[in-house]
Parts: sequence; C-alpha cells; structure tokens
Amino acid sequence: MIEFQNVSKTYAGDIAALRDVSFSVGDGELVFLAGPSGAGKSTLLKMIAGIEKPSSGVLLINGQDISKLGASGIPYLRRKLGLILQGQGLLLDRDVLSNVMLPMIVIGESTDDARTRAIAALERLNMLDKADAYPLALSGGEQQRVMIARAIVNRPQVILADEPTAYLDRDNAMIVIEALRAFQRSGVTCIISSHDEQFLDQANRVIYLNKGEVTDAWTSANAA
Ligand SMILES: Nc1ncnc2c1ncn2[C@@H]1O[C@H](COP(=O)(O)OP(=O)(O)OP(=O)(O)O)[C@@H](O)[C@H]1O
Repeated sequence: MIEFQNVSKTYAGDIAALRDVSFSVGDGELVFLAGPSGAGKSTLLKMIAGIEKPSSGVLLINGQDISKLGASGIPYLRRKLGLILQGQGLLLDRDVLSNVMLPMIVIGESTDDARTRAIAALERLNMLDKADAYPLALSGGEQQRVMIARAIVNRPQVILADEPTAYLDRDNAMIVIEALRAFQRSGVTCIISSHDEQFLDQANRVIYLNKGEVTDAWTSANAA
C-alpha cells in the first residue's frame, strides 16, 4: 500500500510541483497518473522511488514513512520496485541481455543467476530473440520492452513507469501497456504516468493532476 497524505513538494526556486496531494494505491492495482506536462506526475513517481522527498506531508509505503528511512532504507525500498523512469535509458554500449542483467548484478547476485532471470524476463516480454542486439538496433517499442524486462528482473512488488508509451506509435504503445497489465494481473502494483488519454480505459484507477494538484480521480467498475 502506497499512501500520500497531504504531500507537497517545492523545488528550489519556489517551484511548487505538488500541492497537498492525498491518495492511496492498494496492492495489485493498476493506476494511471494523467495530466499535462508539468502537472507533477514525474515528481510523484520519484517520491515513491525515494529519489525526491516531500517538502511537507507524509508518504507511507507499506506503512513506513519514507522520509524517515535511513541510508540503508532507500536501497532496501528500491529492491521492491521496478523503475522505468525518464532519463534512465538503456546502456548503449551493452547488449540487451547485459542491460537486463544489470539490476541483479548491482545488488550482488551471481552472473549465472542474473543471466537466468534476465532470459526469463526477456522471454516474458517476447524479446529473447534480441538478447544479443545493441539498443540502437532496436525500435522504440522494442527498447521500451527491454526497459520493462530490466524493471521486472528483480521480481518487484511495484512497477513505476514514467510515460512508458511516449514516442511510440499506437501498436507499440499497446504492446507496452498490455505487458504492464500482464504484470498487474500477476499481482504486481503498477503506477503509470501518461498524458496520453487513449490508454486510460486500461486502468483500475486514474488520478488526474494539474499544476501539482489532484483535480479528479475515478475507479473502474471492474477494478480488481
Ligand atoms: N529537479 C527539479 N528542480 C526544479 N523544478 C523541477 C524539478 N523537477 C521538476 N520540476 C518542476 O516541477 C513541476 C512538475 O514537474 P514534473 O516533471 O513532476 O511534471 P510532469 O507532470 O511529470 O511533466 P512531464 O509530463 O513533462 O514529464 C514542473 O514545473 C517542473 O518544471
């Protein structure tokens, strides 16, 4: 369970990115964060990942106040998260398999275990035939699928995806959304930011942000 309680975020220069935001996301939900550019969507995701801290208010993850996590708390939190964030693209000088193995290597898993899990993750995203390719030889949609494989290789409880369909055509975007939905169906919580309204009917819930405030929210009648 992820719970924002009256969270505000002001960046240096007095930029109010979030204002008094309150909502919660239950385990296994698929939630879209919608809203125009600059609404605060990335800031919300970065807070859940422990990259940014609230200026005021409380963010609880599984009942724990993330502002109070110590130096070892953030890496521990990140192990439970799969991140698809802007600016964290694939390493261009490594092939697809090495890119997907990386999160496991970083946390000290053996190369053999990392390879086995990375192969399984690529298989799930239907990308195993590109394991030896380098990222620049892939289409945008294929690169996004590899980034999802990299995000799920650690078997996270929660996937955070910031604009995972940006720059993709509709067919590739649907493949990416379908892949995320498949993880949600297997019990993983997915929080996806998008300013592309065409995918919102795939969500259990949509939370609309504008200028740092929650302006609207709805829950699907078929929500799990
Ligand atoms: N590190 C930062 N320092 C200062 N201001 C920031 C920083 N990050 C974001 N902002 C500002 O905070 C506001 C919210 O930005 P944020 O990136 O969260 O919005 P967004 O909804 O994700 O937008 P986009 O869809 O364009 O990615 C914007 O006004 C942005 O310029």
